[in-house]
Amino acid sequence: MAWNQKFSSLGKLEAEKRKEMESAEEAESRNGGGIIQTWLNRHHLLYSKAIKHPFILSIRDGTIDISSFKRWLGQDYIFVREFIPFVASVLVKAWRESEDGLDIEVILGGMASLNDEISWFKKEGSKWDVLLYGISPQKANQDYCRFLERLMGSEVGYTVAITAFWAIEAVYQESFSLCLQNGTRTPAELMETCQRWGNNEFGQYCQSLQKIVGRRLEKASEDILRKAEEAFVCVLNHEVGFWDMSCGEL
Ligand SMILES: Cc1ncc(CN)c(N)n1
Repeated sequence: MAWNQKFSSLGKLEAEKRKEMESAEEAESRNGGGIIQTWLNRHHLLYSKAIKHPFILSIRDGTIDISSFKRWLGQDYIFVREFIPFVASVLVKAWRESEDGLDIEVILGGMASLNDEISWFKKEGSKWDVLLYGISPQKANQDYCRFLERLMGSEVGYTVAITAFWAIEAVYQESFSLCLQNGTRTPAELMETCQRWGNNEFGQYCQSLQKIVGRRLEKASEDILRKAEEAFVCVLNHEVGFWDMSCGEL
């Protein structure tokens, strides 16, 4: 092999290696410097229980019991109404504690889409004959809403609150996007529901939230890291409880 050929193939190898390293670094920073990845590894069983719950899998394979879907719809409307003040409290915490103005923009975008979400629930409620007013929150929903209320307290800092916020959104995004994959048998009349949280734009928004969380975790003390991880695990447990409740398991 000619000297200059050898040199150029070595250069190529070097460039490929650098490219690989860069994309690994990129992936890591997308995951928040590895802390989130560590949590995902540590709690992967619970995480996949929340993402691949039988409720979601039954939408995906077309065997969903419509009474479970209707129960979910009514209960989730109640949840989202409680979720709005929680997101507002995260926004206030970002305003007080974050130096990064982009955080506010991302959270504000999320609030704006919640306005849309409420209108969607009303439309969907009338499509499925689900009366959204006058239904009582079931136990799992009450517990979840109480958890949100605790997170709204002034003693809970921004890092812990935004971690919970990201996890709540990410579980829905990952779950519903499973129902949109090729080869699934999601019923046509449930496609809009799955699109709402499973679409790419919502995915990008969850990525933005994850980046914020990653940045905050990298700078957090041991105590905050522990509390944020606790909040992450609590969200996963509440999400599993919420799906169970939707399936009629009280
Ligand atoms: C229970 C629950 N978790 C998450 C989401 C998504 N905002 C929701 N609507 N409901």
